[in-house]
Amino acid sequence: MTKRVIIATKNRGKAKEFQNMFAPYGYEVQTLLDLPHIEDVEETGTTFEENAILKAETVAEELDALVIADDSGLAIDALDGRPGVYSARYAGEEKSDENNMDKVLEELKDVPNGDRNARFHCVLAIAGPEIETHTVTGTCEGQILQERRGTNGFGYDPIFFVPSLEKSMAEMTPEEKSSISHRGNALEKLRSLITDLV
Ligand SMILES: O=P(O)(O)OP(=O)(O)OP(=O)(O)OC[C@H]1O[C@@H](n2cnc3c(O)ncnc32)[C@H](O)[C@@H]1O
Ligand SMILES: [Mg+2]
Repeated sequence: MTKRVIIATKNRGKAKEFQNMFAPYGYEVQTLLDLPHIEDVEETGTTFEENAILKAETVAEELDALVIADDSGLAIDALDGRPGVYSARYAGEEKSDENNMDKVLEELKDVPNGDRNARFHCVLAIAGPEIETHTVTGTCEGQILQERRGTNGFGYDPIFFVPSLEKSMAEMTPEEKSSISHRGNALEKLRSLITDLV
């Protein structure tokens, strides 16, 4: 029997990563892209944790099922932690990855290489009818490049350089990315939690 896990996301890039990360464990991943009758949850929280809980609990209640949600984003030191929780909409409501990257590159155009440190954050929340809501977090340290590199991944991946692999996230295979990413990191922690919970 195939095991199934529901992820409360409408982001295609995230959905693909979760599919890849759960496949080796025999899980089929369902997302809100497969459940179009579920409306987008408004992200009214001011932290990744609040928003992850909000998305997981709202959808878990609607579906009466165990649900995982991901709230994530990029924090850039030279921009005092921006775009942070507003990463998806940094350049406007249309959530354009290209416009978001252009905005960051423009804001950092006079910032030298040594001062371009940044990190991705990911909070995963798990909620469901028979459990107390739990969260786990993951981060990934890197630097913002001067220009895009690579075409894999999504979001800010082309401008995020990871020193340990000497690649931008968009130059990594899905396996490489999840071995070092904020999301891969957080999911590792969630995996041991799930064994205890269900
Ligand atoms: O809320 P859902 O439906 O999951 O989709 P979303 O895209 O709105 O997701 P978030 O609210 O968590 O915003 C996260 C944004 O941060 C960026 N981001 C998160 N993880 C990333 C990653 O692994 N690589 C590149 N950018 C990432 C990207 O711009 C995302 O749109
Ligand atoms: Mg969102």
